[in-house]
Amino acid sequence: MSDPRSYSSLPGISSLLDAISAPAILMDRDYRICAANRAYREHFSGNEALLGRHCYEVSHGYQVPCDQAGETCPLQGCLRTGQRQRILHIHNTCQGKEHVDVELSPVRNDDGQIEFFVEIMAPVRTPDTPGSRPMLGFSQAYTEMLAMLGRAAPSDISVLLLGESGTGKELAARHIHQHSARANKPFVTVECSGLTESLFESELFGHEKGAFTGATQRKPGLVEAARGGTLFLDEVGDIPLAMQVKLLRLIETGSYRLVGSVTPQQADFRLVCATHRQLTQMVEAGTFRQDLYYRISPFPILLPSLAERRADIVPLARRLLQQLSQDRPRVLSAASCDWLEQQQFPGNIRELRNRLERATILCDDREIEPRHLTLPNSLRTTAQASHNIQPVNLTTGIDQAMPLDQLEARYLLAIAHQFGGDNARLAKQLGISERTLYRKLANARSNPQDSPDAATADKPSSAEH
Ligand SMILES: Nc1ncnc2c1ncn2[C@@H]1O[C@H](COP(=O)(O)OP(=O)(O)OP(=O)(O)O)[C@@H](O)[C@H]1O
Repeated sequence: MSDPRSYSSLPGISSLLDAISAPAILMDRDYRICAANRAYREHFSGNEALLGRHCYEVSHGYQVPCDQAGETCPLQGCLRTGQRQRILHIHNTCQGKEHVDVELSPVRNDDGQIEFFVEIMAPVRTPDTPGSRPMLGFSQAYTEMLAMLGRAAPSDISVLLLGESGTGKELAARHIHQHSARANKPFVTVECSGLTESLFESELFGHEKGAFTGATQRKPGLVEAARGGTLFLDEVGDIPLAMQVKLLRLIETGSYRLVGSVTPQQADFRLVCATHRQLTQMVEAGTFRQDLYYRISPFPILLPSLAERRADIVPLARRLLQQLSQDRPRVLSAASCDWLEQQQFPGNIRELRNRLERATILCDDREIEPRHLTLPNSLRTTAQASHNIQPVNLTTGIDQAMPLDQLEARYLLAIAHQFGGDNARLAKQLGISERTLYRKLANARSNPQDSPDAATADKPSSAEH
């Protein structure tokens, strides 16, 4: 079977693949496409001829197999292990570049040798719903994160989303919901920061008529509203200790009582939590219950900061601009693209969005220039202060001992600023992994006692969506 084109004439192969509703192809060991079903042709190739072409060329436009182009190749993985492989790739499709969940299974001959592969592809999309806009990103850090969301979504496992403010944790929570078996049921957000103990209970569990002054009728809580769907606890790290025990009981027993009632109710929700805080350190410090931490964190997913996915900044900025200036389309000049790619964006996508919104107001013409994006010096000083960037002077005040963790936090924030977001280079020079650096930086930014100015840090409004 040296000529892959001949496979098309093998009776039944194409109609066999047509039995699979998702896009699917048959490939040989030489990466050549031997057959493709109708769904694949419709979604991936349009009218282009396919048979005999290499999968890496059709899917990625590469001249060499994926593993030689810096990506993981499922075919190689399958040959190496003899096992089915699943991976998230970015493919060229009729709609442009798309994330595609690829599953590749070996097809063996009578001697048990792998001769062919069946590749089934599921494009990963985040629907544009009133509550959320589609997520965008093609960088490696983002793709790895999306792959983890895709793994977790179909199961009912509790997911903990970690990452700096504005990295898209709420959108990620919605993505999980939309790709779960509960997608047709409600997605309910509980904004945990700032809730008092009594409010927390009545918001979450609801109350009976007459439970307290003003409770003129029975009010169902958010747990009931989420019945069958997903309960998203945003800023779970902000729940005070006294309330953590109530949440723990709800998660452990799956039951709760309305305020003013003795009758237990059965809850039915999938739990997704998010926080920008370092929960493990809070557990060590005794401000977050360890038992609750283990309950909410069986599947933690770290969302990369914008500085860790610089390749996404310009595509994201273009998408955000489309959303922001629908009536009067704006474009980014080449200089603006360069400028954006060099920025830190401690407030991540939210900050990028704010900058662009401001630029659309300042720009009278069609093209946005860097001058529309930069902040005046006076504002920049405030913005910098609000992100805890403190000058570090290690030689003065030596008679006053500073706790080492505070010293480290201050040093990291200052040095990270000097490195302009190049965390890979900084981590290398500090002799730690990039991930450790990212964690330490996130902690330094979120830990108020490390910085006297932290109290001025903006808590962005949730009304931004
Ligand atoms: N991948 C993405 N593609 C496009 N827009 C995004 C993406 N991720 C986030 N956004 C946008 O960025 C803004 C912040 O996102 P989101 O509120 O989900 O962040 P967050 O991490 O939950 O922030 P916080 O911790 O402050 O609550 C929103 O306007 C959201 O629509």
